[in-house]
Amino acid sequence: MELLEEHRCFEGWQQRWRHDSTALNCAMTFSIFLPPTPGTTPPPVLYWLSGLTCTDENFTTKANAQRVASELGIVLVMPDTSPRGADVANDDGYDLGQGAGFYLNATQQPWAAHFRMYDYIRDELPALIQDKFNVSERCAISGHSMGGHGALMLALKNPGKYVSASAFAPIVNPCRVPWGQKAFTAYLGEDQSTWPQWDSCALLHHLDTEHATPMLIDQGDSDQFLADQLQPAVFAEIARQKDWPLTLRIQPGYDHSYFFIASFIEDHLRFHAQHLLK
Ligand SMILES: CC(=O)Oc1ccc2c(C)cc(=O)oc2c1
Repeated sequence: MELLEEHRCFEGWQQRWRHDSTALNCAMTFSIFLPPTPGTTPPPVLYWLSGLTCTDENFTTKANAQRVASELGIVLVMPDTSPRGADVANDDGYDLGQGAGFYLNATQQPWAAHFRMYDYIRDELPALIQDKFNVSERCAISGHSMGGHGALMLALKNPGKYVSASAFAPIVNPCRVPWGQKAFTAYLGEDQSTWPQWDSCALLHHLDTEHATPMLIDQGDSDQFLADQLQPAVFAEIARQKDWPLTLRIQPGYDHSYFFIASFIEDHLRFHAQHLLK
């Protein structure tokens, strides 16, 4: 593992690392914020999954999450959004290939050799973080847009792994919207019977509410992608029918940008802290 950057930040450390990923079969970078640790208790971790076109650096530099993470004593881990490199398959579109991994395991060529973001985020990266940093096993997950899909989907597929999950403007029903249909056709193939296992609405529909993961979603009502790609109300209606612990907040005037994320990230960190610091 190679340290690429390190900065003092709100009495903690902001670092950027490169490592060789077995799951993705390529070198990967991730960013991590390490809060000050005054006591002996290792801090819990919040995984942040970014959206289309992003790297580990967008959230790090634009969301302004470190001040509150420092106050609360939460480690932030920001992975990249896909495998990368000259040997890794790509596409000319911003919504497929490098920068658009959709947090699933691809089964189709030419993607299957590297595009296993689900295994990377669920297993490989947490094992690495546990091994190399002083952190507790308690973790939560959050993300934006494609990363919101990743955060909700990972939490729903792994009950008990994440103590809480949250999302900004998530793609909740990728099987039914253009971004998801394009990506799932490429990564998973034309046979749509394999798609619902990666779709938060489909997953939630079949889950038992008894051991439900608490969830928070924020959605701007001036988001240009709301009607065609996001539709969080579809997810909220399934949650309502099942009495699933979801809060969906519609934020007037906010769009899809990091200005929206920066405006509400403090609420998300405090929401996760309620569950992480129990
Ligand atoms: C830095 C930034 O603005 O990130 C950003 C912009 C647009 C999008 C879109 C359209 C989709 C998505 O999944 O993420 C995303 C992230």
